[in-house]
Amino acid sequence: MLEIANLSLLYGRHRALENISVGISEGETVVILGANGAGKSSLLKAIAGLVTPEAGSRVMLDGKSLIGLPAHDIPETGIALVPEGRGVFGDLTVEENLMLGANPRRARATEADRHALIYDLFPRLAERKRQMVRTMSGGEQQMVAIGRALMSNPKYLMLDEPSLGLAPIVVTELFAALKRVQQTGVALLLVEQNVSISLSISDRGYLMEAGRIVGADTAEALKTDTAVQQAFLGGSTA
Ligand SMILES: Nc1ncnc2c1ncn2[C@@H]1O[C@H](COP(=O)(O)OP(=O)(O)OP(=O)(O)O)[C@@H](O)[C@H]1O
Repeated sequence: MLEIANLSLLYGRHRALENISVGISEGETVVILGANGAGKSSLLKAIAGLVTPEAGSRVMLDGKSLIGLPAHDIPETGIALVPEGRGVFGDLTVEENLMLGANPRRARATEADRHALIYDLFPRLAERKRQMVRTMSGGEQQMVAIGRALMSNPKYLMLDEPSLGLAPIVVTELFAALKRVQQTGVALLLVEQNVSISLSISDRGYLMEAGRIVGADTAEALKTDTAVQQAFLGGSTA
């Protein structure tokens, strides 16, 4: 279980996160919904060790604290992040990008298996192993980013707005691929502005506003929640 408790974060004098408590069990899919600037990316960055939370904050994985671990040690614990904007290397091929995600201490023995699994999850990548990533579509690049994160054999995969900038049909395809990732037993912690599709693959969700958690419920309940409707879906029941 990944447990975040009383997590607070300051950027200078700006309080980006205040007393956040969020939990995610093995194999579960949880979405964090919130408007621009609510603090969603900051939450994922704090879990990934990319920013340092305030004293008293807790990030625990199976009872062990992750606070203070450098970002490069986090993948070894079983947590991987697909950052906003993907962070892929355009001048490298699909295969080379995947290799950069391999974590020697976590997955060396199974590197070939990981490649096989990822190409199985994303057949589009299998057809393009030697293609330069910058020549690929946005959706394909997102798949490379997810594949690279999966190379470290994570138990928890965090994704920061994977649908950003993608055409609706590509978003549908990407979420179908995420469903296949779920079926391999990986827990997903998803940050999204695309409310309908992210709730459709989630078990539960949290609502964030101005650095705080302002609501939490099952995905089923959130689909018809009036606050969610008003904040994200323009009041309609899309
Ligand atoms: N490095 C930084 N230095 C100072 N302020 C920052 C920094 N990163 C983020 N912030 C501020 O912290 C707040 C939360 O930002 P964050 O990116 O976590 O929000 P978000 O919900 O992910 O928004 P978005 O969807 O726009 O990425 C915002 O007010 C943002 O301007």
